[in-house]
Amino acid sequence: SYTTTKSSTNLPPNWVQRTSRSHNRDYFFNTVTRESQWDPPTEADVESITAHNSGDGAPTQVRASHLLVKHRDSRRPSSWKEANITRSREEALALLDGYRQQIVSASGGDGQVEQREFARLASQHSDCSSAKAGGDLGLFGRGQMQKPFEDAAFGLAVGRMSGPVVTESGVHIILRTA
Ligand SMILES: O=C(O)CN(Cc1ccccc1)C(=O)c1nc(-c2ccccc2)[nH]c1C(=O)O
Repeated sequence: SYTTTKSSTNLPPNWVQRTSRSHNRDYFFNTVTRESQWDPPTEADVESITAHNSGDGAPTQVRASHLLVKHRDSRRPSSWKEANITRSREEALALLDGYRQQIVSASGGDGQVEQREFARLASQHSDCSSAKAGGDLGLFGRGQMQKPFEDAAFGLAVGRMSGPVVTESGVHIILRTA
């Protein structure tokens, strides 16, 4: 659990500083991408969010891969993997956290995510038809995906992975690749 604390460091948009009760130390959390990290986000992190931008700092299109875990309350609780998905949302979140941990431990400590491991896990475990492409969704602009998904993908720096993002399709982790 956490409590949001005011922080003296001026943080980039959507970032807040929180205290982790379990570790009894502060961490940084992005309320849009659901990223959490011990170190404050650097300007470099923010800069690469605006890569491919149209000059005003907002990218017009991003490329991303995702791993979707559906659950019984998903709008369509069925996938190439399972005709009738009955797991709960909590079970889906726990599964997704396990995949996320595997990807983080396969990546170096520099925050750049190991894309091969992401694609390997997405191709095995994602309930989205994009599993066949290692989770790759290609380039997309705003207005094409469900809003929470879009906001997270556009809020990620290139090479960074979201925390669990909830949409009507289920729960996702998203890796921005371009
Ligand atoms: O929500 C529904 O009623 C059914 N959908 C929507 C859908 C189905 C096929 C392709 C794209 C979107 C999904 O459940 C779904 N959403 C996604 C999705 C969601 C966010 C970003 C990218 C894909 N994939 C799937 C899928 O089965 O393969």
